[in-house]
Amino acid sequence: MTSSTAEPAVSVRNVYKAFGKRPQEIVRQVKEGAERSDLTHLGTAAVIDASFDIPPGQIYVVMGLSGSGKSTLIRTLNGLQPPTDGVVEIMGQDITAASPAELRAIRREHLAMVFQHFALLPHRTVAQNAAYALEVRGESKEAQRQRAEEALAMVGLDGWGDHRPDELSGGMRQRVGLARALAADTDIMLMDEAFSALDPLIRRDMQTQLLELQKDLGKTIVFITHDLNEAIRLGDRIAMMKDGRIVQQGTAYELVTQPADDYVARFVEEIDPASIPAPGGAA
Ligand SMILES: Nc1ncnc2c1ncn2[C@@H]1O[C@H](COP(=O)(O)OP(=O)(O)OP(=O)(O)O)[C@@H](O)[C@H]1O
Repeated sequence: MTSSTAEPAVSVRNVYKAFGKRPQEIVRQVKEGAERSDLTHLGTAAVIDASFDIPPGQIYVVMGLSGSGKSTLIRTLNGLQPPTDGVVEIMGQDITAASPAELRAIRREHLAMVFQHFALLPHRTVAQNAAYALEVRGESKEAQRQRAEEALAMVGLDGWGDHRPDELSGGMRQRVGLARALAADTDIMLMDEAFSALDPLIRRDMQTQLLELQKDLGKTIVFITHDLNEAIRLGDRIAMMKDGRIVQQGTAYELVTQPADDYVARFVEEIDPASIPAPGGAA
């Protein structure tokens, strides 16, 4: 486990993201105490005052119901949707102040994304899909092939490199999505509902595989889910979102034993604290 005193891999400071014609005005009014529900005539306050640091090597899970702001929050981390207000730092670099060229470089070097619906290119082989980030970087065909094969082996898909995505099951396609992120060899992986489209047993296998890989690779992972059991299984820390706000963040044990409010308490009421690793204790 990486020391929590290390410089954060991801640092999010008072981030707001609003949609609509006048996003700045929405943020201004929210800061003055307006309720999100009173501002719908102006647009949507999708993320409100999010702050957290993720030390290198940790899995940080963002969880919450549909519409709570999870996807918007993760998109502020890779600059796909820049925050309306606040600062995001990736490996110490402020992406909110970066030029488009700097942002592209930060993304290329540090960030890989795994999506719910795989986002594979159908006319390319599995190996070409896995190597996509390396192709974009202009690496040699040989380097692409080698890294793709290594990454496919890591996710249990050795020998599948020459197949097309439509010859694979859903679980296998998601492994290709994961291999593509691993081949990119970035410090940080952003995973948006990455396992949510999979059948329960395959989903559990993927969680196990991710935890196994994580032991060796020590990536920093931001993992979005609406599934509490997945959050508990994967997260070193969990942020619970509601209506755009992070209402609590902590270890699974903290959320279950010391819920910050009734909302979190209701969310976690089915979970037996004895089933969760206590801080410093065994699983
Ligand atoms: N591009 C957009 N334009 C306008 N409103 C948006 C946009 N993207 C998201 N929203 C709104 O922001 C709020 C948060 O959406 P977001 O997709 O981040 O939530 P979520 O927790 O990821 O939900 P889900 O699990 O359904 O994906 C919602 O009210 C949504 O309608």
